[in-house]
Amino acid sequence: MTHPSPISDIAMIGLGVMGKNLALNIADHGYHVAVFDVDKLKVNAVINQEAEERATITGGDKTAARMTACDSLKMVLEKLAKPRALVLSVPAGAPVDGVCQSLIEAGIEADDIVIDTGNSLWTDTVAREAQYQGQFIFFSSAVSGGEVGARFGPSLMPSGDPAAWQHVAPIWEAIAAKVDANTGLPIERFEAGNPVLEGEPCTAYIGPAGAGHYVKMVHNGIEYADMQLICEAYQLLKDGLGFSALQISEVFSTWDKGSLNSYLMNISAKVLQQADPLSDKPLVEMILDKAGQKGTGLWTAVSSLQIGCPAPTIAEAVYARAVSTQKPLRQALSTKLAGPTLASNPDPSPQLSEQDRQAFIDALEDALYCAKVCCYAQGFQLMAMAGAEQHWQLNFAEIAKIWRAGCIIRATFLQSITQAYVENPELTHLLLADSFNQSLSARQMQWRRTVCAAVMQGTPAPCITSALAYYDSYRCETLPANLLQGQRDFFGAHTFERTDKPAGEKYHFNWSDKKPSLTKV
Ligand SMILES: NC(=O)C1=CN([C@@H]2O[C@H](COP(=O)(O)OP(=O)(O)OC[C@H]3O[C@@H](n4cnc5c(N)ncnc54)[C@H](OP(=O)(O)O)[C@@H]3O)[C@@H](O)[C@H]2O)C=CC1
Ligand SMILES: O=C(CO)[C@H](O)[C@H](O)COP(=O)(O)O
Repeated sequence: MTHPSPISDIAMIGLGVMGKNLALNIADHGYHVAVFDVDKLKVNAVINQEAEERATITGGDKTAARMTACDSLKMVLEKLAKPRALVLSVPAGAPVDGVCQSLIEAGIEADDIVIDTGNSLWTDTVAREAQYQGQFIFFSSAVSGGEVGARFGPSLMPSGDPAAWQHVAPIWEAIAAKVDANTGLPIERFEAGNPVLEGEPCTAYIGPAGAGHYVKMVHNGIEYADMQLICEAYQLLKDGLGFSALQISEVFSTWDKGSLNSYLMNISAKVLQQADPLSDKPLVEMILDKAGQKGTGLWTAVSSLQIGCPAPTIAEAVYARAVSTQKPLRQALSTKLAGPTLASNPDPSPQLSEQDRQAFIDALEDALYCAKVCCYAQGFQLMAMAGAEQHWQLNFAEIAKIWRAGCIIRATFLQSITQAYVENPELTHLLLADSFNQSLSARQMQWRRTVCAAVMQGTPAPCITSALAYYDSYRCETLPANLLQGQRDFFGAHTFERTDKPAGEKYHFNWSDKKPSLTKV
């Protein structure tokens, strides 16, 4: 005799990398999950995995399973407690609207909640909340953490209707990554059926519709820059010191124990350690140097340009991926464009003493730290400017807190950012926090040494270099924009303000007239 499946607490629609693992994570916390995917094999796979894991935990109790397989969205709706909560984990863009439309056709009700966890464009989320009003509540919760994070504790960035958040919050707080409240360090346990229950959850209500996806977008922009910075360090060590992948892995592992400790540094060391199963070489050397992207870094760079918030390190990281994809052009130009090593110094590495090599590594460590602080400063300033424009009232201490564990950019360093915003919630720029401006001031000469070395050895380091230009731009009380304003006024009568007159008072100079004159406009 078969038992009728129980009423589910929540549904997961889309059982790919993220959806499957989020569903298993939710079930581990005692909730019953109805699962659906257009691909029935994925439904069966997650149902079987959950049943097996639950049976192992309960000593073979086959009735303990906490998932119900659904073969249609109508069945999903029938299996859910009301008001229904449905999580979408489908590719961003048209599939989100496709599922929403199908849910309307299947009979979703006005007080049901649809939670989009994909990397949707934040303006789409704002539009969707309005579009589906009256048919269901469109809520969003961006997720970071990849496959393992989704399974054992991601960072979750919910936004939208506050009443919907009240409904979703207990589940979200349960499944989110946890940090030790005193140290800010992640509490991690990667065991099915034995989730982390203690500690502060890495989730917090971010704000109205779109705010969570904007914050996640910036998270990914920072992620792009952080990854590119590590890649630049890899190339500098490889080309500058002639280090092998294993030697670089050791350097990264050492750095991971210090102020550069982060998930991305940790996994980079592991990637570099891996041998290729098909050859004797390190796997990293067999991976084609063409980077993919799905758009969130690009959106961050575009938003920074639209808002007028300088985020050059993030933009350079997007460009670096673009240059990487132009492999045929790089192949052609690699034999045509001269570099410093071709002229006078064919292989600088053997000439360096052990002491010089260590000095190079130490300078690079400081350079990476400084550039990393700058890319976070860019991301936080961008969120501040967008938040002000959209009236979101973002809480930056909370945002830094929920990035301390679970997400891809998790790093010890985020505790210092949290502290900076806890001490001064009105902080307008991260570099105004003394802890950061002092540590950058102390290390900036090392940063310059690295940039000089990169330039002189002809190794591209666009993020490390652009971050230094960013730092130096903010160090300048006076920039050459006075000349730029003169140029604009010369060719287009675009006017300028004067240093000795009140702000907002505009002047034009008749540069080309026979009798040049200054007029107040
Ligand atoms: N992978 C990651 O590390 C992260 C991803 N994200 C975001 O989360 C979302 C999901 O990502 P990910 O899990 O990697 O993607 P996947 O492609 O692995 O999974 C998406 C799943 O949704 C299914 N699907 C597509 N359309 C429908 C539909 N109409 N109804 C039901 N199921 C559907 C797909 O089936 P099929 O393959 O058969 O089309 C697939 O199984 C994306 O927006 C992504 O950007 C966010 C954070 C991290
Ligand atoms: O959101 C994420 C992590 O936070 C995803 O891993 C994201 O898809 C990575 O982006 P891209 O594919 O553009 O590198």
